[in-house]
Amino acid sequence: MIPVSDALERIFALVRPLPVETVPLREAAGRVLRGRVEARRDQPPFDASAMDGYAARAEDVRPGARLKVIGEAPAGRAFAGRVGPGEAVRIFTGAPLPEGASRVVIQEDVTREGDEIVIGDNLDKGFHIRPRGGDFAAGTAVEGPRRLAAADIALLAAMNLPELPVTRRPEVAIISTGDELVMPGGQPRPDQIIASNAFGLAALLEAEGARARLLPIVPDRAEALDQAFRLAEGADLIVTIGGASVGDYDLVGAAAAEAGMERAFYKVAMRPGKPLMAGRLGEAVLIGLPGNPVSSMVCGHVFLIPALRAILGFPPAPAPRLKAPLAVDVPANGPREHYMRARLTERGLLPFDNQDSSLLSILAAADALLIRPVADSPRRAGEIVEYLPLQSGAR
Ligand SMILES: Nc1nc2c(c(=O)[nH]1)N[C@H]1C(S)=C(S)[C@@H](COP(=O)(O)OP(=O)(O)OC[C@H]3O[C@@H](n4cnc5c(N)ncnc54)[C@H](O)[C@@H]3O)O[C@H]1N2
Ligand code: MOO
Repeated sequence: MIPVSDALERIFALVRPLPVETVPLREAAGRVLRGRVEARRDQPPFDASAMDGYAARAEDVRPGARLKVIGEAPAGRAFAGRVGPGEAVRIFTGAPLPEGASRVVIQEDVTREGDEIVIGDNLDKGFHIRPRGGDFAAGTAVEGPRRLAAADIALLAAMNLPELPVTRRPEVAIISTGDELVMPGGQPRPDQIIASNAFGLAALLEAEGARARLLPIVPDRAEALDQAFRLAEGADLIVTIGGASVGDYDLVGAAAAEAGMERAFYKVAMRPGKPLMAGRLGEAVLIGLPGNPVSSMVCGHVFLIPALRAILGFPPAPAPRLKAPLAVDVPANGPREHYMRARLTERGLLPFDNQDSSLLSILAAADALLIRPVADSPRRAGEIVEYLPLQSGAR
């Protein structure tokens, strides 16, 4: 058994970031920007009015002043002339400030009389001009690696960048193993169960930007596994589920070795998730997860997501941990790092009493994995501990 941190390092050593491809802006949301892109123009590209009103020379704007309206500047149609002394231009939000003007008076502060305006007594102090380049200047860079959120897409669109360099989407092949498994919606015999892990893992990985391919369930026979590895060809990451432990039908390690995998490690000092293994199989990283449903999902959070992020081009890093107080006393921990399903309550992290690694109902009710370090001493309520946040349907 090796520590979780060692296992993660060895997985990172197997990873090669995927190449970059160019995609249209409309398809770039959620993708990982790579390299550096630069704004093609200033934004705003001119000094712009921030309000509907009148543009004039600042020195002419005094309570009671009477100015002659010499033209109009709607957004998208600049006023061609120049604003001289005693003059104003009717202007609208987003329009270029006419030459000569240095202030915009909002229309609420003037009285219009034919082709003249009279400035009111209670003038607001604002000049209401957005300076050219005030948002960003031409050449302003956005640097990857960066996962493109909606706000990034809006910014890059404003920078006039119709295409973006992003990491090619990682392909993940997920192989469920076990004679006892039947796909959801299938007809399980009384001695069978529904294959759930691949679906949870696919959801986890796809939320992080992968494309997951669920291969047909593999029965507990070496030839069948070998065939599955061949079906997985082309994937950047191959994830097997189950058959990782020491039972007579736990064949994944041997079959992967037979298929040519160089194993980087087997067995990690963690709970749940001990019989984890990893290696390289051809062009792919192969990670073999334990079959227990919660073990496979916890390994998904602790190993698969960080591995996927490294494949996407982010610097290798463990899943970010947060800190919170314990809501209750907890006993000493044993020789494996324990990831305990917990709820984040007002008093702090409250681990569930039953931590059996088969209980998906408790995983779905949890919004955190409380992390107990190897050989940690007993901890009292109120002590600060680390946890991994989980997505919870309740929020
Ligand atoms: N004698 C020992 N027995 C076990 C040990 C051990 O050290 N010595 N380790 C235990 C631990 S810890 C774990 S974790 C499991 C891991 O076992 P496997 O990876 O070999 O998984 P399976 O035996 O194939 O399955 C375990 C359990 O999970 C169910 N399963 C499997 N795949 C799926 C799936 N895709 N969807 C839903 N459920 C799945 C399977 O039916 C079993 O109930 O080994 C312990 N045993
Ligand atoms: O390592 Mo197992 O996942 O504890 O149940």
